[in-house]
Amino acid sequence: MYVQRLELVDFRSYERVEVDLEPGGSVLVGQNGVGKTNLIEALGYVATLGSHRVATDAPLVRAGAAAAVIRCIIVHDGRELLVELELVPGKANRARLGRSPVRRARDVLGALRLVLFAPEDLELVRGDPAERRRYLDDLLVARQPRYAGVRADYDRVIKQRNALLRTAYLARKTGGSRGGDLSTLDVWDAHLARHGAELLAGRLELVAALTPHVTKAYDAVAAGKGGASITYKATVPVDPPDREALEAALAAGLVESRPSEVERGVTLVGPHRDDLTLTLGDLPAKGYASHGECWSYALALRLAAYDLLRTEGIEPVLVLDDVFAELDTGRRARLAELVGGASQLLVTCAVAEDVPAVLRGARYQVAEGQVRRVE
Ligand SMILES: Nc1ncnc2c1ncn2[C@@H]1O[C@H](COP(=O)(O)OP(=O)(O)OP(=O)(O)O)[C@@H](O)[C@H]1O
Repeated sequence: MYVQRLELVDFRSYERVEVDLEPGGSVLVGQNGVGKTNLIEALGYVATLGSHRVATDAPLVRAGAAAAVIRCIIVHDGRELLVELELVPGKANRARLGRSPVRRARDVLGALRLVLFAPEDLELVRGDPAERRRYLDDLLVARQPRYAGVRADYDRVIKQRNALLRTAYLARKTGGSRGGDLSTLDVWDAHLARHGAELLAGRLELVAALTPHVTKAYDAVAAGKGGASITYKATVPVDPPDREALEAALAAGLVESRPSEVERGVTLVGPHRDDLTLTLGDLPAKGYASHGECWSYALALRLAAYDLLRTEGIEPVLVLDDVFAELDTGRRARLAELVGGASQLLVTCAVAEDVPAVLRGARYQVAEGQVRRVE
């Protein structure tokens, strides 16, 4: 799979830009702040319907414009597929796949399989559990796009259940002893257990498949100073990890936590509260690992995702944003060895010579709102 063409209209700093890309290695070179990351952020958006840098769409639309458009042509097994997304902050995205509009933007997920590593990924190791849940869920969708629907269903249930608990909480606060109407909570518990079990089963299966790839990738990135391992940390017992058992465990967990949930006005049980524990040797990476170790761990998580997809027959596009400047010569060479076989590798950098020569296929110069092929 590779991206053959990317067109942006009013996306970030670009009023209009068109870039023709090729399979194999490409380097996007330009000074700081010229818009290199903006280009790959657009590709990441097509793959995940989210930005790796911001949580809302507003900053993605060029200042002063009302909407942004991302259009790209993806080549997969020799066939071209056009994907178009229109981002209007505050409204649902509009999307087209091929020549036809699709009902929901999430129907485009799966069209572009992409693994992106960027400096922001340090947060995968040092940041909140939400960062790691997103990592898992994006990978779940890249492996099996039907999980986009599972995740959307679960998010909807959590939103509605939280709204119900919150309203009751506020009613109790303002109305003395009366607790608000919680008569439909049992129904929402059943929905949560059902959709939550499906998401949880998917994540557990993913973590089991991913773990050896993380250990291997960390060993490779950190030159033998290995010992990286990941474990899924859930709010309910997850053994056995099959859907029926997980649904029962979630249902039991909700019964047990009902008093605290009503007390606090929020849903405390379910995969939206889970985490992925990252360990290095016997210690958790978060709070213990050095800056360099965190960085290697974050890179290893992305490389493991890439490796897993490839072993399962999916050839994702690999994007490395500003990576090589951080590495010494030995590490650059090792990373080049790991990623050299990518069907398409896009690397951004300020200095082209920082990128090992074996990865420098085509070179694009990014400057003054335009992208020009120079080699
Ligand atoms: N919504 C927006 N409207 C207009 N300009 C924007 C918008 N969002 C970001 N920019 C501009 O885009 C530029 C940043 O682009 P980008 O992050 O792609 O830089 P970069 O080339 O990757 O830089 P570096 O090498 O420093 O990482 C900044 O100058 C910023 O002001």
